[in-house]
Amino acid sequence: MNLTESLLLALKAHGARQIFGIPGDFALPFFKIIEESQILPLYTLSHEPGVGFAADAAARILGGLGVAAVTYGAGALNMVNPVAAAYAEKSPLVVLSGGPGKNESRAGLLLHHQAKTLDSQFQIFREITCDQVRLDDAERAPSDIARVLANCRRYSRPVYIELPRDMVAQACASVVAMPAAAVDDEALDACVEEIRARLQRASRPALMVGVEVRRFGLEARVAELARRLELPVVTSFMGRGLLADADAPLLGTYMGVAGLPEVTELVETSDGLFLLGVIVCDTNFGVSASKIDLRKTIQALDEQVTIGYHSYAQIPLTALVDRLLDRVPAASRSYSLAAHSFPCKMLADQAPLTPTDIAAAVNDLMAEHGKLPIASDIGDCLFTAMDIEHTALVAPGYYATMGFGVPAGLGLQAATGQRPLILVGDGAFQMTGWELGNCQRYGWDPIVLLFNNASWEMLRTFQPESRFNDLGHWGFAEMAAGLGGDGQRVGSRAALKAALDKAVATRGRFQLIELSIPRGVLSATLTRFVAGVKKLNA
Ligand SMILES: Cc1ncc(Cc2csc(CCOP(=O)(O)OP(=O)(O)O)c2C)c(N)n1
Ligand SMILES: [Mg+2]
Repeated sequence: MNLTESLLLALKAHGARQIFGIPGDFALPFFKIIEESQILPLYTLSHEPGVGFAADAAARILGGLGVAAVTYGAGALNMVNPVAAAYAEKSPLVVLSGGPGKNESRAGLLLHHQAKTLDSQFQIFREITCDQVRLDDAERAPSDIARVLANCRRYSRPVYIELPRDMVAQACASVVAMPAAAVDDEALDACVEEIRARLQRASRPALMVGVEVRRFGLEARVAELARRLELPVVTSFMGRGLLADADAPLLGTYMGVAGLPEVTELVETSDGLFLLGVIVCDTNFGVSASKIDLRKTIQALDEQVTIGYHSYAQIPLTALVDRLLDRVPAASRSYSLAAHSFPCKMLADQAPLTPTDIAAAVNDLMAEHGKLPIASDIGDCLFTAMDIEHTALVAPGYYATMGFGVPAGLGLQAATGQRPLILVGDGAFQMTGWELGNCQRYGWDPIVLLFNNASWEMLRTFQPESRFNDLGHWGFAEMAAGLGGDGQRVGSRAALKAALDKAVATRGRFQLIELSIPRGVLSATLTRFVAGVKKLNA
């Protein structure tokens, strides 16, 4: 077996199910082995940001590893933003980069794709990954790979693996996975008992779930725990979509002044707020009407549990949830909450479109045809998603990079085989929407809702006087055919209903529905968000 095959088998054993990539001369040898070994399917896309976002989404939706393979320099450095997004949002993404061979630098010439030194790329990725390795020693490679992949899964953060092109075909032993890190049983018990005591003492306990619950595959167990503890559950903004298919007492998504009043009230008045796998960031908490005193909460994140003024270290979320389930008796009665009623039964008339109409039309579609997993870009399309029924959702809700939506939808369909719904604004579509041109080769057929307000509207809401937010009108619907799909521009609710019915009925080709939204017409959530932020900053 050669080093690349050993690496591919190890990636598969650690949860990778496919590779997204774009080759280059530093990567051709290992792309050849990827393609010929068929250990993992390879999907090539058109631009490295799309490769990174697709691989990230595949990791998020399956809870496995995402793999992005690129060439050295121009390729890898083109992907820094998606890897940074994966780091910030705790997505287990493996970056595989080709690299120069041992003797290439000895010729005394600067190499093409070299930025500063030959090691610069490695140093750049050190900043946005939790572990890194250059596989320049076939003896050491199996243990290096085992360590890096174990850390990728353990910390749910990206890792960087550089393959010098003169190493990829070297003979190499297979990788033996590292054992899971030990957990101090007594500390775990003490932590669990303290959490239970805190929740029992609280008069208004509540559970907020965040991205780590998905990253470690804990949704069903967390739903069971919430039922046993009779805890109302909310998701963080980033955690939207969590527990959508679990039988959980789910109240909604916390968004402070921008969210549902009953959710905001529960979270901000709770005297026993349990944050499980929640990233404590501004998009999750920055819009709190009343500052949540995080010192009075229970926070479990990044293998640390903080209760009041003290912390327990090395308590992995999985161990914590499992021990809580061991200690909390099964529920003697069923516990559920009245489900929130989302907009639905859209009136299919000639009224112009609003984001709330779009959410209602999607809810009607899912009620009739079943839930669709959603990949969303940022912008008002993501705020609109807050009015769509709970369903699996991947979106950069914290790092907030544009360009995620379309590639993420492709990654989602490649990973699950399910047809996704993609929500994307016109500005973000201009960045990576062209990746739809790859659907035909792979049989992907997402339904793409393109929110066209001819504007960087999110920016305009905060700086309306700037004309640079005007994007003009691009004929997105007309472009779809050239990319191998079907496109339609709609401006009324009746046209939207007809377009969605046609899209659902058409398989095998992506369906792009360009939604003409009048200038300044915002989703209910974004309207509340803007008003709330302005009030908080007043
Ligand atoms: C990669 C990157 N570059 C710039 C920006 C900054 C930004 C945040 S929101 C926004 C406008 C988004 O326009 P779009 O039409 O997609 O959506 P909408 O606001 O609903 O009209 C920009 C430019 C970010 N976040 N990421
Ligand atoms: Mg826009």
